[in-house]
Amino acid sequence: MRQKVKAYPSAAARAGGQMSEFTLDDLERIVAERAGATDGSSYTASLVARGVAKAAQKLGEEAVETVIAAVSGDKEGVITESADLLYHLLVVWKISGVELSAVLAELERRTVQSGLAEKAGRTAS
Ligand SMILES: N=c1c2ncn([C@@H]3O[C@H](COP(=O)(O)OP(=O)(O)OP(=O)(O)O)[C@@H](O)[C@H]3O)c2ncn1[C@@H]1O[C@H](COP(=O)(O)O)[C@@H](O)[C@H]1O
Repeated sequence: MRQKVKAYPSAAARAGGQMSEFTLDDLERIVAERAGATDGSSYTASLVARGVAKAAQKLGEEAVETVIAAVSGDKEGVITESADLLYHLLVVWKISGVELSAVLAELERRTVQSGLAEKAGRTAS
């Protein structure tokens, strides 16, 4: 979990209804670039070097921290823990050879029906 720096405005306040131009494509590119760093300056490279089990463990921890923040009604925490969660998810994808475009294609494929319709079809078969 990242330390929260109280001198700065909260993530929710910083967002302030404005759209960020930063995308998951940008983060995927950064993770790919940093994964190969060999000078000891990159957390991403150190996580990739420790392998998928460690990266997946970190992903699980960040998921639990996001859940705790949500259940606690901590909006600031949901934002910061979700950022940790998405970053670690992209590191797991990188190690696993999965690209954001493949996940988006799967999400797009699912837009043809509602989640409830998909669930009903699954339980009927
Ligand atoms: N978005 C992130 C990001 N979110 C979280 N983290 C790091 O994830 C780590 C998780 O911290 P924890 O306290 O949970 O774990 P820890 O005890 O420090 O580490 P472990 O020994 O458990 O692995 C911290 O070091 C955070 O800084 C991130 N590290 C990197 N990025 C992005 O990746 C870019 C490249 O970073 P480097 O690879 O470090 O250059 C950065 O500029 C950011 O854009």
